[in-house]
Amino acid sequence: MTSSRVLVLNSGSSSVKYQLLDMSDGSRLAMGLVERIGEETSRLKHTPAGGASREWNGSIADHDAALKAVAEELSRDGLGLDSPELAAIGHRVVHGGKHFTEPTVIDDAVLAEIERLIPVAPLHNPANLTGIRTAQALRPDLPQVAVFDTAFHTTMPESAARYAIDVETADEHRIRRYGFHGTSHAYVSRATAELLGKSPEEVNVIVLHLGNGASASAVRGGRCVDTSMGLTPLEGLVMGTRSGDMDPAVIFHLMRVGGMSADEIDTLLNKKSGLIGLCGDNDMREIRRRIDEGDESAQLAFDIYIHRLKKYIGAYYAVLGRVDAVAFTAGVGENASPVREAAVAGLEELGLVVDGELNAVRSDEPRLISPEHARVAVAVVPTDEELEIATQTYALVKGSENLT
Ligand SMILES: Nc1ncnc2c1ncn2[C@@H]1O[C@H](COP(=O)(O)OP(=O)(O)O)[C@@H](O)[C@H]1O
Ligand SMILES: CC(=O)OP(=O)(O)O
Ligand SMILES: [Mg+2]
Repeated sequence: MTSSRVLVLNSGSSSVKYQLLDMSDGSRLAMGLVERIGEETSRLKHTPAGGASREWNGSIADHDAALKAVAEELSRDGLGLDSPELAAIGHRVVHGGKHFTEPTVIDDAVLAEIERLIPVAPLHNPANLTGIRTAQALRPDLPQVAVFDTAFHTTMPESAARYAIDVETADEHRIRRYGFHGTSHAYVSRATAELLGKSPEEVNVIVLHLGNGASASAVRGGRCVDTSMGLTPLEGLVMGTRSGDMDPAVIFHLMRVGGMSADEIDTLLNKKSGLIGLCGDNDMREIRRRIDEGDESAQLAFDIYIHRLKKYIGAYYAVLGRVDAVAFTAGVGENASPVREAAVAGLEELGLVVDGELNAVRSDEPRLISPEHARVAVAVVPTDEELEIATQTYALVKGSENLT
């Protein structure tokens, strides 16, 4: 039997998203999500292809338990991890540093490097590691592949990747801008070119990945030339719980005058800032609902979010010189039409216009929301990090099989 299935695990700080795909035809056999891992009540939602979703609420202490629960759900549909049809398991790994520019088969040295990078991705890399180790224990014979969030951004020129700090200090501590969500930026920039009927080499695209974590990228002819996240996923846009850009002196001030420790400030900026810090909610649906009721702090949080987003659109327009498309993606970008409308409002001089009717359409398909003949295409392009990870994983595993 030829094995053509790939299981993809996207382990976040408190969640695991997963998909089982058959790469012979790209079909999805099952997908699901474990949320609120480590909290009192966690939730597992599993959806087999063509079947009804099953939901389970209970305590799931950590990512190890989460993955075992996922394996059990898959077994109930006859899709267990013991299946000989499984060719590989693909893992999203958030921080790959400068070293990993391609998807990589995981061995002990790769695991050690992912572990070494924990200080610069404390919310993500530990969860990724647990996912990998549990998967290895369940199927030690299978290739496990790491697909790095940072890989797509390794093409950034030094002028964009370096901070303007003392070079020796930066080099000693490997301080540079790595960028994240690269799998999504790669997938969406390619899909945007396709939507325009062009090849990726022909187009310049600004991708706005607006999920709970959010980042922008400038993609020239298929290669990333700048992105908004930096050494860690804290820099850049206003996010659900992260501050994004800020004068770094705020940190010294909080230490010296506020008496806060480095760990406390880390938690403040990563988990208690952004939209949740500004108005108490990090879900854009809830923020829009409150704005409709006249809530002023929700309105201010929205305005700050949009102001930052607009600055990045302008900045990346300048970086690229010519822009063919601006693509909105991820939870907020795909669903929140008021965010898309507000982000490009007033940018007509740059050729950026959103058509109200097109913007209001709800769909899972890539689509244009700019009027016909607009100078710059504005698009909504749903991301599919799991499909992209599966595609890269399968190509790597089958490629190396053909060599042997
Ligand atoms: N219908 C919607 N309208 C507005 N915002 C939405 C909608 N659905 C999801 N979102 C936003 O998307 C966010 C989650 O995005 P997602 O890309 O799944 O994030 P992550 O991968 O970081 O968990 C939610 O926090 C919420 O703000
Ligand atoms: C890197 C990052 O911010 O990821 P996420 O949006 O999944 O938190
Ligand atoms: Mg995400």
